Amino acid sequence: EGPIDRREDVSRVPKEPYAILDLFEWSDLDIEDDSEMSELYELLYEHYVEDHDSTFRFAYGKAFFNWALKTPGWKKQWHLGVRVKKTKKLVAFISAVPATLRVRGNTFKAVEINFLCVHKQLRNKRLAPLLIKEITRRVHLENVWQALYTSGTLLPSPISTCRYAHRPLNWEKLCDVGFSALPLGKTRAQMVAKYALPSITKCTGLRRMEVRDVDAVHSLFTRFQKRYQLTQLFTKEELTHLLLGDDEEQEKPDGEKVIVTYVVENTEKKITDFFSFYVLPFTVLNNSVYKSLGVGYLYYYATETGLDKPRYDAQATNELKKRLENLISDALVLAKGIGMDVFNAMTSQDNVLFLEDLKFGPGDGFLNYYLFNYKAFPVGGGFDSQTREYELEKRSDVGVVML
Ligand SMILES: Cc1c(C(=O)c2nccn2C)oc2cccc(OCCCNCc3cccnc3)c12
Repeated sequence: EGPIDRREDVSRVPKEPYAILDLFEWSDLDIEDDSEMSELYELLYEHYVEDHDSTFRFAYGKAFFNWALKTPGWKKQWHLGVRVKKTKKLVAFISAVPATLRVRGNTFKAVEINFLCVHKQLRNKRLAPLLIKEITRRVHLENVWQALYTSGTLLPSPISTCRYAHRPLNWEKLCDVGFSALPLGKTRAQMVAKYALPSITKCTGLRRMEVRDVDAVHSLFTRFQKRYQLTQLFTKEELTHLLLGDDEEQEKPDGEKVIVTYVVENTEKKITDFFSFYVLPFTVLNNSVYKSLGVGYLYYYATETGLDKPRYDAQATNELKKRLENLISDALVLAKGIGMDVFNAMTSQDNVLFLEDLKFGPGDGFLNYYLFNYKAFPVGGGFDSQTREYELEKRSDVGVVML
């Protein structure tokens, strides 16, 4: 396992941007400028990924981009746009943010590539491959030679594939927008009752994470992450940004946040667990009643439970399963409390331990993880790709959660 092309020589990297169709020009987006952030928001709002039958489109907001694209060490030249020369209209985008990755025993500097988007009317003009080539050149110039990216579509050789799972919070709205269907022989009332949740959380000592918790959460999370084979390593500064957001985000009430993180503080004032979820709505396309869908995505979590035993020890697994059910059940309560209609999770991490008992339904989407310029044996994604059943024993070895 390891890098494929080991030449890694910055002096050999072309100093000039690659040639682009004469109609267009490269443009480094300045997302600290509100008007340029609005251009990015509008481009993706109209032209980013939809589900396969174009019922929903991701609706990343400006606060989300501030969170996802301004992680510590971010670079303006890695927020790469394409404009129409004549009109300066933004018609394409791709981003890279720095990340330290670990694949089994190897740790290396990399970037995470995300938000590749080409205007609908400019598809099939080979702009996407050119964006990838140019962002790769800009990343190479900073002496970084590996990248991690995900895609719903199948490309050559994913290192792992995880399956989507959804936990309805507002089943009637999901049914009315065409996401959930009424099963034969069931009534709407029965489905609403099936997904009913308590209005308050149940974990003793549960509270919002604060900056003062960073050292304890960082230590717990770093130890917890060792169980996975594909993880991102975080500095305290990176973890603060990813779990709490910037100062402005930290001031917001839960209902206006992009990232929501809670800790469990026990009676000895020790942090024994944490969980987090990010908020990323969908635009509902062509529906006269609903314009958007509130979606929460399970993000990172960790717990002391079972940490002192081998991962596959039967008793440790059972204790972990029970603990995660209680923690994530509280995440569902909190997500519903801030107006989410559905709570999404992958089969990554140890999620298959609670997906069924917490009434997550299997999704029809899959997320493939790819490493650029790094050869690695496959990493288990938490489900069997033949039977599509969850791997309840093995669970997943994927610790990275992509936005
Ligand atoms: C997307 C997504 C959806 C949906 O499409 C969805 N939920 C409710 C209604 N719909 C249509 O459901 C998920 C469950 C787990 C993780 C997920 O996503 C994981 C992170 C995805 N971000 C990476 C990405 C971005 C664009 C395309 N593919 C992947 C998703």
